[in-house]
Amino acid sequence: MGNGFFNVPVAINEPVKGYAPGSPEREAVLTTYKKMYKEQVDIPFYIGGKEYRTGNTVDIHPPHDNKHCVGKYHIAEKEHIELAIEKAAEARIKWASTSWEHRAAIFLKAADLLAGPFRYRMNAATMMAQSKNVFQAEIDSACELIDFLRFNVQFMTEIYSNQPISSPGFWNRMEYRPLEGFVYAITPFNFTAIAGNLPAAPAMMGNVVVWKPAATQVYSAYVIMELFKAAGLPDGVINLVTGNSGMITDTILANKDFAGVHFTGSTAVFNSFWETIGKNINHYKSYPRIVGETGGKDFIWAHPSSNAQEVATAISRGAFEYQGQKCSAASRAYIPKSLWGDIKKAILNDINSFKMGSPEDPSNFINAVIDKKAFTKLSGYLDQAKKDADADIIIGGGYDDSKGYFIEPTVIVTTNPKYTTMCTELFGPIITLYIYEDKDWEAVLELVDSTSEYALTGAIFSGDRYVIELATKKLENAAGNFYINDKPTGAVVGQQPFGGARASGTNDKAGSVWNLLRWVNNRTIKETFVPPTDYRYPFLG
Ligand SMILES: NC(=O)c1ccc[n+]([C@@H]2O[C@H](COP(=O)([O-])OP(=O)(O)OC[C@H]3O[C@@H](n4cnc5c(N)ncnc54)[C@H](O)[C@@H]3O)[C@@H](O)[C@H]2O)c1
Ligand SMILES: N[C@@H](CCC=O)C(=O)O
Repeated sequence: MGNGFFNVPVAINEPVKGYAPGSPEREAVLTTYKKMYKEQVDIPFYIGGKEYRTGNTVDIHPPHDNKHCVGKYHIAEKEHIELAIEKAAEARIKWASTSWEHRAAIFLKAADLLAGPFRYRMNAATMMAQSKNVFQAEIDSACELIDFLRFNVQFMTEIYSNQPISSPGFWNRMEYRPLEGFVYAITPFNFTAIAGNLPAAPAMMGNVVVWKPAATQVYSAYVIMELFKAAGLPDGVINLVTGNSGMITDTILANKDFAGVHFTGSTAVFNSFWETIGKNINHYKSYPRIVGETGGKDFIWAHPSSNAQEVATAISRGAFEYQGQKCSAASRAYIPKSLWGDIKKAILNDINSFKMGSPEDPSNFINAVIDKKAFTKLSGYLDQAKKDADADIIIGGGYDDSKGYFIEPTVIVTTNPKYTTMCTELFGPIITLYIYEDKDWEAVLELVDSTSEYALTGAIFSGDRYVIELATKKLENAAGNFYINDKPTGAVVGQQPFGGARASGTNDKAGSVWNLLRWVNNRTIKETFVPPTDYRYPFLG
């Protein structure tokens, strides 16, 4: 550290821009989007700060216009992954001993660049290649990523300033060393902010990183890499590799210097990582940190005392924003019979007013699902629900991939609380409702708790404080992010630290001190000022 105990700028959440018709931000983002739509970007991967292009490429298609191509990215070979690990190790020599305030300054600069000159490019990339409407892109790829960067810098200093006490004659110090090796960051398609945070958080704490983004998020990953470079991140601290996930992961997890994985994605993939790490355990220099935020089957439970319109709005936003492709999206709901008429009317009203199409038209609330695989999976569940006697599709159910991967926002009502779409994570714009007899509300809480293997987010609605307290206790382990009278999505960094337990992950809460603590390996230092010179206890004379 330099000569001073420095305070960092106090983190505040980045204000969300409105993108109202005629506003300068709307004009700016749409102009950028249209320009990028016509370009053919040639995205390299980055090792040791150098751009690599193998010529073995994958075309990038907007999900809402799947025959249109906006560029390509290059597939890395095994030798590139080995090189990335080598370059990370080289970069570690200087980076791990760089003073924290200089590491912090880089990420604070990245936050300011994203709040300013990178904002519209990042949002447009996310709108175009991940099919997010402008509001969803703004809260994710601009605001949440900025918040991750600024708040994590603040949390970093809170960690560093946490020091042990010292008795007279000694000075005890706690040093928060980076891990001895490199961190593997592996990121999902659905949040640009998560893609940026997973490599940035360990890097901020002095670690070096090999980062593999999801194939369907490579476009905005490329903009993130450009952002970090513009902020002055030294070469080799974060190495971005693209290509075959199995090969990349196997190569990385087999390396003796692998020191930790920072994962967000599906439960099955995370479990496979854990198994491989277990099998390789004798091979590593240290015990790797395993941090993974995974799937969800998030719920809304409404008590007869709740407000029907509030519940309906939570369903309309919580289940359908970003086509239900949020790990936090409401995908099962439990509704009391007495409120069902009013709730149904309000949801049908909302969904009938949704417009679906390209994000280029900001009035489209619903855009496309991410790719053919998701489209096929979701349309399969819809076809099945049309046949099943215990499921009734009350709105939606249609799909069409002639232009883009469009799935209609769908509400299934089931008479079977364990119906497949009440239990399985679908990750699309489909919610299943179970209508219960009002008198059974307490028993239904047991159902909520036991129906799914996940425990990510959940929301309860009630106007009765005793009921709220009881439900909060009964559902103690059912959600890592628990909402009272609100939708279960839209956690804000610094306000609702995010992560779930059970099959939803290690619950290390992205964008918090608890997460950053996983990327340091503490050393306790005791310094004695006047060391003893005689071994005898005082009473031994
Ligand atoms: N809990 C959270 O905070 C959170 C946040 C966002 C997304 N998610 C979850 O992520 C999932 C959706 O994202 P996704 O579709 O990108 O997830 P995914 O599991 O398919 O992919 C995540 C990452 O793992 C890689 N991957 C996929 N298969 C692999 C394999 N066999 N070996 C090695 N790597 C592999 C992908 O390329 C990607 O980089 C959902 O389950 C969602 O709930 C969770
Ligand atoms: N943190 C986000 C979800 C991230 C997962 O996809 C939310 O709270 O809605």
